[in-house]
Order: sequence, then C-alpha cells, then structure tokens
Amino acid sequence: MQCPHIKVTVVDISAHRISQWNSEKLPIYEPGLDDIVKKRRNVNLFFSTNIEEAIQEADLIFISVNTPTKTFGVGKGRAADLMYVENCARTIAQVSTSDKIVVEKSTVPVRAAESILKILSANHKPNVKFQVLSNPEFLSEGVAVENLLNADRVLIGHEETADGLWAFKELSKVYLNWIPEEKILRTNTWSSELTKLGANAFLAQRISSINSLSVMCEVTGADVSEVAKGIGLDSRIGPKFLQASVGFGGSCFQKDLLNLVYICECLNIPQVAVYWQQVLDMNDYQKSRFSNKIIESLFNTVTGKRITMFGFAFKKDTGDTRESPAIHVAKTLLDEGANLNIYDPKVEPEQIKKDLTHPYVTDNPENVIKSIEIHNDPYTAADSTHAIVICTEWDEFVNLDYEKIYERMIKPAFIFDGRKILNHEVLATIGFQVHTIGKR
Ligand SMILES: NC(=O)C1=CN([C@@H]2O[C@H](COP(=O)(O)OP(=O)(O)OC[C@H]3O[C@@H](n4cnc5c(N)ncnc54)[C@H](O)[C@@H]3O)[C@@H](O)[C@H]2O)C=CC1
Ligand SMILES: O=C(O)[C@H]1O[C@H](OP(=O)(O)OP(=O)(O)OC[C@H]2O[C@@H](n3ccc(=O)[nH]c3=O)[C@H](O)[C@@H]2O)[C@H](O)[C@@H](O)[C@@H]1O
Repeated sequence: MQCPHIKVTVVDISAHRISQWNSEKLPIYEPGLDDIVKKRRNVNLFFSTNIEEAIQEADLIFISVNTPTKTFGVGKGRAADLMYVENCARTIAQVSTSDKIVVEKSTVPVRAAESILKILSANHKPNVKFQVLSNPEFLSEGVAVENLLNADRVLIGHEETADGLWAFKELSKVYLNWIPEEKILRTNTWSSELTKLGANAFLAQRISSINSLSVMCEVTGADVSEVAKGIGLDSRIGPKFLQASVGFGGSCFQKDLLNLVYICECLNIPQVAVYWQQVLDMNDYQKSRFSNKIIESLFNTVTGKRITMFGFAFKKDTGDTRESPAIHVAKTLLDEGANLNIYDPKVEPEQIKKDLTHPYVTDNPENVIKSIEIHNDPYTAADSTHAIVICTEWDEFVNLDYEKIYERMIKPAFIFDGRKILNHEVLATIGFQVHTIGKR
C-alpha cells in the first residue's frame, strides 16, 4: 500500500497457505487486511510457492518464518527452534545469483544473525555477497495493520562496517515511504535482536505484575481496576498493558520468554534466568487459579455439568488460538468431566477441535469431541448451562442481553469474568453469582 513502486512477493513452503492467500478467504483474520490484499494482490503484491524464482528476483529478502519453542532434544520446551530460519538461509545461499540483503524479521535468539551469515557465506555462488540485517517486528495481532502504519519505532540492526551501513540505508529507504526518519532506530545487530526479546519480556512482565496484584485484590477487597488505574497514572509507568487477565496467551510471549530464560542459562547467568522465569510462573499460576476457582465455586464438582465459554482466541479481533489461556481452562474443566459449549465468532470450529484434541492437551481425543459443542450463537451456547466463562476481552461479550442468557441457564447461574469486562453489579442484580478476576 505504502510502496506501490516496490514488487513484494510472499513465498511459503505451504502450498495450502499460498492458495488461501490467493483466494477470497485469507488464512488469517486481521482487521483491515482483506481490503489491503484485495487492492494490491496481483498489482504489486504476489503470493507464490516458487521460492527460487522469488529469491533470484529480490534485492531484499525478509526471513519471517516461524521460530517455535523446540519440542525435542537439547533445550526441549525452552530454546527457539531455528530449523526453519536455517533452511531459509541455505535456500537463499544456494539459489542467489546476485547480491542480497537478508533481513532477519523472525524473532530469534541473540547472535542468530551470525549463524545466518555463516551459512550464507559457506554456501554461496561465486561473486555473490550478502549482508544480514536484524529488523524485528513489534506489531500485535488484532491491530497489526494499524501498528504497521503507525509504528512506534522501526529497529534496524546492522554489521558495524561500511557495507553494513549501506544495507541499513537500503532497508531504511523502504520504511521512509511512510515512517518518519526519527522513528527509524539504528543499532548494532545484537542490540536489535536482544531488544525484541527484551520488549516482549517487559510487556509480559507488566501483565504478570498486575496479575500478581489481582490475587492480592481477591483476598483483601482491593479492586484491581482501581489499583491499575492508580498505578498507570504515574507518567513513569503509563496505563497500557495493565489489564488483569486469565494470563497472557499468543504465540510469542511465552515462546520468547522461554527463549530468553534458556539463553541466560546457556550464558551461565542463572540469576537473570530465574528473574524472567517468574513472569512465566506467575502466568501459569493465574491460569490454574482461574480454572480452580470455577470448579470450587460450582460446589467442587463440574462432572457432567455443562459450561459455556465465551471466547477461545488468545485476544479479541483475531482467530488465532495459539497458547490461548482458554485452552488451559477448557482442558482443566474437561479433565474434571465437564461438557463445554464454546462460542467464539472468529475462530474456526475445526481449530477449536484441533486445539483441544492435541496430544499436549488430552490423551483421550474421542472423549473431548463428545464433551464439546461449538456454537455460532451466544444465546444457544448458554442454554441449560451452569456457568459462563470469559477468557477473551471481546466488547461483543459486554453487549449481550444477560437477562435473556440468565433465563436459559440452570440456577444458580454463574459468570466467571476472567477479563474484567462485564458490569459486576448489573449482573448480580439479574441474579448471577459473579466472579471477576481481581475483585473479591
Ligand atoms: N504473529 C505475530 O504477530 C508476530 C510474529 N513475530 C515473529 O515472526 C515469526 C513468524 O511468526 P508467525 O507469522 O506467527 O508464524 P507462522 O507459523 O504463522 O508462519 C510462518 C510461516 O513460515 C512458513 N515457512 C516455514 N519454513 C519456510 C521456508 N523455509 N520457506 C518459506 N516459508 C517457510 C510456514 O509454512 C508458515 O506459513 C516468528 O519468529 C514470530 O516470533 C514477531 C512479531 C509479531
Ligand atoms: O512478538 C510478537 O508476536 C508480538 O507479541 C505481542 O503481541 P500479541 O501477542 O499479538 O498481542 P498482545 O496485545 O501483546 O497480547 C498478548 C496477550 O496478553 C494479554 N494481555 C494484554 C494486555 C494486558 O493489559 N493484559 C493482558 O492480559 C492479551 O489478552 C493476550 O492474551 C506484543 O504486544 C507485540 O509487540 C509483539 O510484536
């Protein structure tokens, strides 16, 4: 959109994903994205599986592949799996017939650019040169387009040489089409890589900090919204990322924090590792605490009871369920023998089934399938259920007719508001037993 003079080709090893990008229904939901893709597709934006051709044609190549937590071998469950990044580097080296600037866009451990450069340097064709830049991405899902258009900053780390500086200038030229120059931050490569991990760790830490206070609120009578407001009005702290929740989800915070902790352990600085591990431990505690509260409140048994879940995605305005706290809560309730009615207007039913029958979640997929019903209407989802559970902060859930919902439910009817979005007092007047996170 911002660079009509630049040809952008998105390539992926998944032919299925590319065909979805070339179809009417894109593989992800992101506000504003459909419109952009419709306007630019086959104009200056192309989606293709012809990876070799795209590499040969390109001057700048962004590596934006997944860097998930390793599920095997050394660093299992903590280290970032760099297999996909490495495969990209090898393909680029083997295929390139002209000089390239390779941009590390994926989130990676500090000094990953060094490995990329080594692979490129050891495998290239004669007379082909590479520069590797670190240019981490800071967008959030659900507001991705807005974040990209109005980025707080664009960070570019480069090798401290004349060629490195040249590469930085080439990439800056692209961003300068819509980002003011003063927002482009130039650092060395390693600072850039660590800034990305650090930024996610800081954001996650704020959530764990307010969640830790939510626990105290529930036992002391303080109200976490009031506490968060009072804290956030200090201009040194600021109001953002202080909403208590069932815990943070999403594909990155947990993965990147685990990676940071693992790097600290490898660098033999256990004190720093333990510090950041606490952010993750608090997050796990919050998820378990919320699930246990539901069971306890429903007279210590949910076996055979039907419970409604509003929201399954890890946040509003996305269909992404990766590491969603709703999965943890659903798993705990299913383990206790509950039946779940799940309503999330943005998540595909198949995705919910896939998440809840994943071997990590259950060793009994047939039972799970029998115990869940996926609804496309919030009112039928509430029919004959004992409780409504909210893990996602959608405004849509605020605007429902709760009197109508109450009528359809088994009494006493409970609401467990893990995002503190509903009006506690109004619901209590209707007759609901309400549990709101961070409030007694
Ligand atoms: N999702 C987000 O909002 C953000 C993600 N990031 C980082 O961006 C990276 C990608 O994240 P997502 O897009 O969420 O992952 P994703 O898993 O949704 O997408 C990665 C894509 O890369 C493709 N791929 C894997 N190997 C390939 C190869 N050799 N050649 C071509 N394509 C290949 C996969 O098929 C997949 O479609 C991660 O490092 C993540 O930490 C950073 C900021 C925001
Ligand atoms: O590296 C990444 O992938 C991205 O990770 C996060 O973005 P994202 O995970 O898409 O979404 P967030 O808005 O950060 O929300 C993450 C989780 O924290 C929760 N959250 C957020 C804010 C808050 O106050 N409380 C809270 O519980 C959300 O509900 C959600 O589950 C960061 O915000 C982005 O800057 C970063 O680029």
